[in-house]
Amino acid sequence: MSIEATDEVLAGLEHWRGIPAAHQPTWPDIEALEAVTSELREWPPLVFAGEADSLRAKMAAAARGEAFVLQGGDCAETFAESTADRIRNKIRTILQMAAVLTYGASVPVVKLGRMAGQYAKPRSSDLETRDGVTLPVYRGDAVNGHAFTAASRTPDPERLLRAYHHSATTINLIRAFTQGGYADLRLVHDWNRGFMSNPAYARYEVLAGEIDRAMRFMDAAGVDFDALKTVDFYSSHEALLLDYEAALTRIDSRTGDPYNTSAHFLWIGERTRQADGAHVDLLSRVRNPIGVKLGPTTSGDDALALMDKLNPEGEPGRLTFITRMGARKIRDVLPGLVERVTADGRPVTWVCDPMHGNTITSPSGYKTRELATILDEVRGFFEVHQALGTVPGGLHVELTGDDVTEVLGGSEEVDDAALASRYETLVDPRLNHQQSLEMAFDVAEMLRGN
Ligand SMILES: O=C[C@H](O)[C@H](O)COP(=O)(O)O
Ligand SMILES: C=C(OP(=O)(O)O)C(=O)O
Ligand SMILES: [Mn+2]
Repeated sequence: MSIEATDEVLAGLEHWRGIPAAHQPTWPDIEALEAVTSELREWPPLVFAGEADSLRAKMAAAARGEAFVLQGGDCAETFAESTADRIRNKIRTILQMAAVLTYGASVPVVKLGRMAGQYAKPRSSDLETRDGVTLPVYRGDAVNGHAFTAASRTPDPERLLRAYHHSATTINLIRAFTQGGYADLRLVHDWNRGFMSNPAYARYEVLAGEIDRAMRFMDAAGVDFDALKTVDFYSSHEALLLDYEAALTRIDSRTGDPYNTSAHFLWIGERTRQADGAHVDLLSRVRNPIGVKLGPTTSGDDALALMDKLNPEGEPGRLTFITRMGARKIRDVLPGLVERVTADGRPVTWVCDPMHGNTITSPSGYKTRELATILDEVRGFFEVHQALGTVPGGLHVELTGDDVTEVLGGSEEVDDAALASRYETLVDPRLNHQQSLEMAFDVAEMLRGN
């Protein structure tokens, strides 16, 4: 039997249209946009409501300290790079990190890709000027092209259809890799052994040796590794383009409740988190687990207003606060926020994004971040939660599985001169494969209280 949504629920899903929405593209042809969204409404969901429900339960476990969330992927996915190799490398990196963190945390790691839909970006400025020529800024492949020409930078709603297709092929490959044997723990462990064979990482030898012994113990004790071959791997992106997100919002026939079927987990960005804003309104009406980015200016009242809107009943796992304070501020700003939220009593899952508060311009002019500063914010996150007796529930990272040079530092040091050699991101700098694994070893030590 299929349960239909009530008229009130259906009307509610249109409510955001009456509220000004920040960071939406100026589409030149509204009729073309409407034609695209009507088409999208007819296309199949990319994820299923039941999967979003199981992720919600896992996010709830992370809030209680019974799991740890690892959310990672590009700042902005691109159509050109949604290739099998790039996707596989990202999945492999996240699985490698997860294996190390599982050992460090002694709890399951909830794996969430910033993948299969991360195609739209909020930007600081609407315009970009190069050599005296001013054009609209690049807003992600779902909106316009990165090439600096008027034609490419004009928002084109047909790109929403391409974003859907690239999301579908990406999630298809994610499902194939994570259900088809590629996630075999023995294989993942061997990849990490390869990483450790580089003398640059000698300082992680003790931890790596322990993991190795744990694997041999499991083997000797008769653990069925074949049964561990498949892992749950969820998709997520910033719910920014409301026309797209609304078109992928569907009624779950099991319950009559709306779900956003463009991804398992959606988050609201720092720039669009106004409690009375259109983004919060639309996401308040779907049942998926939801995140909100909280920057250093977030007040306790802001956080409580978001809880009132997005999780009034205090359902476990429904709401994640992804803090991105900056390494210099986190120890000052986070405690007050955590105390206010904790005093309220409704649960939230606390996740640390150590990327977005630590962006700098290098002397040679690249938008970059330093690995040491990123790790310092994660350390601050753990310190604050440990001091307050609350739970550091996870990590949110911009990373790639490739050997790019976008973030400074690491044991195989990337310096300012090296940034030019493989700086490929179109928006924010990502940890490369080695830096990501180094972070995992470092955070595993933090999780164990070292
Ligand atoms: O990913 C986050 C933001 O979209 C990004 O940092 C904005 O970058 P900008 O300040 O270059 O516009
Ligand atoms: C836009 C992003 O972050 P924030 O909203 O925290 O600035 C992002 O995660 O890429
Ligand atoms: Mn970013």
